Amino acid sequence: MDAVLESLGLDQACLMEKLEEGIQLMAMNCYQTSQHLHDCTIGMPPHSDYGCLTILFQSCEGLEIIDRSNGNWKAVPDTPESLHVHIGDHLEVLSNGRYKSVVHRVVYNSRCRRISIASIQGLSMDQKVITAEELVDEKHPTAYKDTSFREFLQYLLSTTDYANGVSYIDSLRIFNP
Ligand SMILES: O=C(O)CCC(=O)C(=O)O
Ligand SMILES: [Fe+2]
Repeated sequence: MDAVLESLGLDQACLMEKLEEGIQLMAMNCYQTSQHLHDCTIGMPPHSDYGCLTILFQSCEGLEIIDRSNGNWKAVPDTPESLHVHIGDHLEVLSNGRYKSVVHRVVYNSRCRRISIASIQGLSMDQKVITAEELVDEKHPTAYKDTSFREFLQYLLSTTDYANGVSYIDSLRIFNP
């Protein structure tokens, strides 16, 4: 996280403090294998993760990320004993879009039962994530509404689109002329 903030030229000691007091969500997912499933059956629909960073372990291949340059899905290779780190929606808001949250999905792996463990680091329930004012100027007006974890949960309860692959970050975009 320090490296990301440094790359943005931000001294966000107070963000680091808020993160330390924030929420860590652990999601453990198990994707059974079956002869009725094939390698392009969707196990988890496309989404980006709420939070600053996600640290993810996968037991075998199945995770795919979207290549923003052409819209194609790319498999994340199964590299033994490695963890994947994803940028989440918080960092896209904070960085005013300099960093983009990673849109990902999971497809079934017909060769093995797949287990993944995702740890999502975010701010506490009512702590607002706000675009850093250092990254806002005439050429780069604020491009996202601020948000909190509670607002994200309210969004989840109010929509069925999330399960169909609609990203929460899209609901935060401000369309500047
Ligand atoms: O199973 C995976 O590899 C991804 C899980 C995931 O995206 C999530 O829990 O948010
Ligand atoms: Fe995810």
